[in-house]
Amino acid sequence: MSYLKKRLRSFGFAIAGIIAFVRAEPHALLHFIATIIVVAAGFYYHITDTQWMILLLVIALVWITEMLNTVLEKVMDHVAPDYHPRVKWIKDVAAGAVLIAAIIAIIIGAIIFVPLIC
Ligand SMILES: Nc1ncnc2c1ncn2[C@@H]1O[C@H](COP(=O)(O)OP(=O)(O)OP(=O)(O)O)[C@@H](O)[C@H]1O
Repeated sequence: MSYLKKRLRSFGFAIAGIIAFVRAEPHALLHFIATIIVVAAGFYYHITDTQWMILLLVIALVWITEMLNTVLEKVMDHVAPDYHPRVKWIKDVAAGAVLIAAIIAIIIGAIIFVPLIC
């Protein structure tokens, strides 16, 4: 298989992974809806290029942390389905990463949009 074909195949797997995540995880649908609303608000209020860059970065941050957290949960449930304090630590820290991303996203969203709305 040529290099280009291999890369295209990997790209297809990655897209399938995103679709699988959105389909299987109820909170992914919430992220999806929130992303649509925030992007629509960005167009509506004509935010600046810099604001777009920060907004897109923070959207990516939330999606990436949420996806990695979900992957980690699935891995742990697969390899260690029974209760274990170490599993608790791993899952709690991963959930903490999502929380940090969500708090930062809310703060940045407020900094960008509150002055435009008020
Ligand atoms: N096998 C386990 N051993 C120890 N603690 C666990 C275990 N599974 C879950 N927990 C605890 O329960 C919390 C929630 O875990 P869970 O896997 O249900 O995540 P969740 O955030 O509720 O995921 P989702 O909503 O995506 O199902 C973890 O943060 C951890 O504190």
